[in-house]
Amino acid sequence: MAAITRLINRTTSSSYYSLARRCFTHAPPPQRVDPKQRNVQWVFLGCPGVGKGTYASRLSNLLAVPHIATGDLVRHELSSDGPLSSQLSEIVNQGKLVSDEIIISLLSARLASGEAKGESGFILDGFPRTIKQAEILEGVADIDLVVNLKLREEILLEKCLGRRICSQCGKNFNVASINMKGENGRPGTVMAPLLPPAHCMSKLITRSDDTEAVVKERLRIYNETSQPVEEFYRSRGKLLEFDLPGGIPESWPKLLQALNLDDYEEKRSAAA
Ligand SMILES: Nc1ncnc2c1ncn2[C@@H]1O[C@H](COP(=O)(O)OP(=O)(O)O)[C@@H](O)[C@H]1O
Repeated sequence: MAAITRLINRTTSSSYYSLARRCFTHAPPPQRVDPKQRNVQWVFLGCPGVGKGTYASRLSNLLAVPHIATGDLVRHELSSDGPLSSQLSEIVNQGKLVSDEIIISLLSARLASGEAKGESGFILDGFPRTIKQAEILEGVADIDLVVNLKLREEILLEKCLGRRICSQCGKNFNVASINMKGENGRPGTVMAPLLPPAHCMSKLITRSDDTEAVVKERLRIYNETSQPVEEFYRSRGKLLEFDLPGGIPESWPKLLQALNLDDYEEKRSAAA
């Protein structure tokens, strides 16, 4: 982790690309920690609305590693009234990507504060989203696995429009009730809404970038800019493709199986 934070920090100056290039060509390679001696270093990829946050957060609880979502870092910065706030709000509300420089600076600060608290390993959600981000990450960390979550595009839009957050407890819910018929040999998909408890009901808010026009733009940008990142990891043999079969009750056990974690909790409690 120390090497990651140090190197990512070195890439955040104004001449960031030339520095990044120098890091990777002339500097000694960062010290790599034997994967057996550290926690997992995983990445979650997938279109807006696919459920990266939901599954990355569940796995982070199971594996006791931090779930680091760059979208959350951006929203935190947005709400902080800091110097970047107004610049970021314009970009995010148009569904565009924040610059690699800003996103790496936010991620770097998050990793540094985690490291100071003794965190090791991570599940990254929403990063990398460009080939440049993937190359920078590859220069500083050994990613063990990249999980690519997939859902049909019509469902993604409905899921984004149904997303709600409790303004008090911060938990995420979804009021969309999905019932897509199967077609062309593809099975249908049923996803029940994830409704909030009564005490959150009156405090629900919608993300300002979850409007139909902005979600469509985010999907377009994902296909254009972020999908090549899938190929980046596929060609390195690190990509696990996972088609979500339905809502959380159907998908979670299957995801654990695909990750060879289906008996993880039993093994962990047996070893304790
Ligand atoms: N890795 C990244 N690179 C550039 N911009 C990012 C990145 N991660 C998050 N953002 C910005 O934050 C917004 C929200 O991100 P996120 O919560 O991950 O949304 P989504 O639901 O589209 O997956 C993005 O639309 C983008 O503007």
